[in-house]
Amino acid sequence: MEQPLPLLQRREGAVLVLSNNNPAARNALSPAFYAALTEALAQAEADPTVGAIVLTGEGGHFCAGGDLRQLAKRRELPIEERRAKLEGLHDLIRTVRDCRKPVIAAVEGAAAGAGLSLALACDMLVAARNAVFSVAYVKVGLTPDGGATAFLAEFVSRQVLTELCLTGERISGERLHALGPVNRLAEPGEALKQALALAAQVATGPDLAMGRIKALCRSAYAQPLDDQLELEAQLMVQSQATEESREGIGAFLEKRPADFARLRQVNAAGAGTQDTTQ
Ligand SMILES: C/C=C/C(=O)SCCNC(=O)CCNC(=O)[C@H](O)C(C)(C)COP(=O)(O)OP(=O)(O)OC[C@H]1O[C@@H](n2cnc3c(N)ncnc32)[C@H](O)[C@@H]1OP(=O)(O)O
Repeated sequence: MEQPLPLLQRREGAVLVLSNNNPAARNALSPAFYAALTEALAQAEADPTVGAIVLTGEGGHFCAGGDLRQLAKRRELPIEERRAKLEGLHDLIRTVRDCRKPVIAAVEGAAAGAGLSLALACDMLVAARNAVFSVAYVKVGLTPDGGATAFLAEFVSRQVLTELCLTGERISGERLHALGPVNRLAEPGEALKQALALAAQVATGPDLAMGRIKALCRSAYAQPLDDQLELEAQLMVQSQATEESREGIGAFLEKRPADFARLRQVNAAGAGTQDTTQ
């Protein structure tokens, strides 16, 4: 019997929508999903017509984390093999975080365990008011992975981090929004629509500058001010010499909207889009 695709893909204008397709298990993760998402992000990075990516899940849930049926069998494996399988998830988390295009998570239903990590690895997060977020691992005798502790520590105190991890308590989209990382809180069933609207808003921006901006937003949480100032300086002087800034500044001075979409088309026609600044 033919296996269903682990990841569904469709375009909405300049926005690429990627949807985890394992709804019978609340979109629990699999190596096939890791491979498909990695491949889809690589293709999107190389395609100047993709302005933003929305990551979501089929069947009304984002992702229930690692597949517990598979994880139950892992105890039999040697530690090196268990480690190698985990690296598959961690490579995926790095790929999402390092993607040059903005990635927006659209969360309905559950985002638990590594599913929460995956949602928090994205650049922006749109959640339904009644979505269910949980660090989950403790409930099944495991410890957090996928960067869950690092991502949560970016916006909560050590005390709140510890409580969320030690209890595995389910918290709503509304509560997560109050804690900080939710860009848009949607009514139930509206998370994808709102994520698409946010994605469309950024998708027509300057492709190369946005990749550099993403790099800065990422490193802001990882390095001291002097190092961040140095990176800002390097990227700014590069940005000043681009067609994108010529168009952006020219448009401002001529009192017209900037046409970054045209530059994307030029790049798509083969003028080269590789940004070496990241
Ligand atoms: C390397 C990564 C490691 C980790 O991420 S470890 C942490 C793994 N994740 C979890 O521990 C979360 C487990 N799941 C849940 O807590 C709940 O589910 C949810 C909150 C996600 C959703 O709750 P509800 O809507 O009530 O659904 P339901 O009845 O519990 O599950 C529906 C079907 O989905 C399967 N399922 C859910 N999560 C997983 C999973 N993580 N791995 C494998 N299957 C899962 C169930 O078994 C069941 O299936 P059936 O209908 O056949 O009984």
